[in-house]
Amino acid sequence: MIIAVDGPAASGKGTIAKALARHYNLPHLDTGLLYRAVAATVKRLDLDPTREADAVAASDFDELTLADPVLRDDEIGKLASIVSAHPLVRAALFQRQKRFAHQEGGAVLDGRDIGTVIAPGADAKLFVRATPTIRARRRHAELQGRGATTTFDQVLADIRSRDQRDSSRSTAPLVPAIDAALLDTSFLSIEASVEKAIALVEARRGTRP
Ligand SMILES: Nc1ncnc2c1ncn2[C@@H]1O[C@H](COP(=O)(O)OP(=O)(O)OP(=O)(O)O)[C@@H](O)[C@H]1O
Ligand SMILES: Nc1ccn([C@@H]2O[C@H](COP(=O)(O)O)[C@@H](O)[C@H]2O)c(=O)n1
Repeated sequence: MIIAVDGPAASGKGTIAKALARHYNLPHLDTGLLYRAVAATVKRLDLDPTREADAVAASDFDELTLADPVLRDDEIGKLASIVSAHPLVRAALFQRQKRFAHQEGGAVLDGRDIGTVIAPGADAKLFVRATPTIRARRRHAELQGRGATTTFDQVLADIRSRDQRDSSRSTAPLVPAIDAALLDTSFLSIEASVEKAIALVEARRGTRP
């Protein structure tokens, strides 16, 4: 079974995708990490994230980069949303994600374009969302827990600009797949969100031949 989980920054899609992977005993891929690895490589090599050729060169990143905690930094998230708008960067990462999705037994992937581009034939598709303020509150608490000094207003501004950039790019924009089930986590606890996600996956599975 392939499960596609998409949604904007800090909507809770990663938390839900990991829980679904545990529940169904499937491998999980956080595809945002791939774009973050490109971004971190651009930064490390002092390349220009707005130049497609520079970002493509960084798409051939060292695999060890994926385990670097720096990928979780806010600045890298911002850079990731710049490099991910280049069509050739998306093309460079496409096969890897496609292969992961279509491995024997299936997989859970979370990102922005899983249900629309990477696995349009997924057995279940969820589009997770929450209001920008609630997402910023959650991300701000997470960053504070890691010792970051970013203010709530900075986090909210970053979330709004990432939403805008991710939704308006010409290639693989952040939009719900036409057959995705919408899951708004704004007023749900993590446990309630996961419970709802499992129920939605079960309902989608049940409707497939
Ligand atoms: N329903 C919820 N209630 C409260 N906090 C939540 C909920 N879901 C997720 N969180 C918290 O919000 C933060 C963001 O969640 P998560 O990392 O799953 O989002 P994401 O959409 O994968 O983010 P990103 O796009 O940046 O990878 C985390 O600290 C997580 O623990
Ligand atoms: N399938 C994807 C996943 C991510 N992106 C871009 O990467 C940025 C960081 O992603 P996180 O999920 O780790 O926040 C994100 O803002 C997107 O620009 C993407 O384009 N497609």
